[in-house]
Amino acid sequence: MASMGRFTVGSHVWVEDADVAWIDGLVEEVHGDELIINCTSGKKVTANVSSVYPKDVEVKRSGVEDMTRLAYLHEPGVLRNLKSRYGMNEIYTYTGNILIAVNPFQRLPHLYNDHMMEMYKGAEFGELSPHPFAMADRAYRLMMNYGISQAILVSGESGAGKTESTKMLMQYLAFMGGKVESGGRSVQQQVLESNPVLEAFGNAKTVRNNNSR
Ligand SMILES: Nc1ncnc2c1ncn2[C@@H]1O[C@H](COP(=O)(O)OP(=O)(O)OP(=O)(O)O)[C@@H](O)[C@H]1O
Repeated sequence: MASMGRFTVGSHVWVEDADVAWIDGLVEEVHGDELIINCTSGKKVTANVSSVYPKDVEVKRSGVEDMTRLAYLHEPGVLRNLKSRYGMNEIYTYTGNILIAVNPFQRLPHLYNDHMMEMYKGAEFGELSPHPFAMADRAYRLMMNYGISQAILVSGESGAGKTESTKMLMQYLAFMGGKVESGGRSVQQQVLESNPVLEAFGNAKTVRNNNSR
């Protein structure tokens, strides 16, 4: 929560906006807990300090791969970072050991091919770009090295990309563990083929996804 006295004339800030969620600007006047902000969009707004957050002006235009490195881990800071990365087709971003995926709404096959799986295999977590394969690799290694069951929680609203992300995780796990042939088909093939069957058990159409479950 923003507090009084945190902003002075000339502070770089984010202010809540009904149309675009957050806009940035400079504090022009301070009147108690009311601020007059000159926004970069040209708009001038009066806002209460409770809806204003400090803006980090040092952050790179391309954003950061791990948001724990942001000076401010508040909503406008996080959204700005995800938006900058999304603009460069970087749909994955870490916050520590959590992976955030932003739905690209387009096929990005180069991200999920065998070459990519080979690259993530055994790579140090955080060494390569954020990716579901890195999450799966970590879980797989922890399971193998310490013999402890692992769980990966995939959450998000309808249409966010949970099913797609789960498929990537399964694809990688099958790649790592599915070398043994059984009945002519590899374990990898069988695991991946089970997905449509699982989908068929609870498929419904939602406002945001016509293939929801
Ligand atoms: N990584 C991705 N690459 C390409 N397309 C994607 C990706 N993630 C999501 N999509 C697209 O978004 C659509 C919805 O994603 P998905 O079915 O995974 O959502 P969900 O979170 O499982 O939704 P629900 O909770 O409604 O089942 C997909 O059918 C696909 O077109």
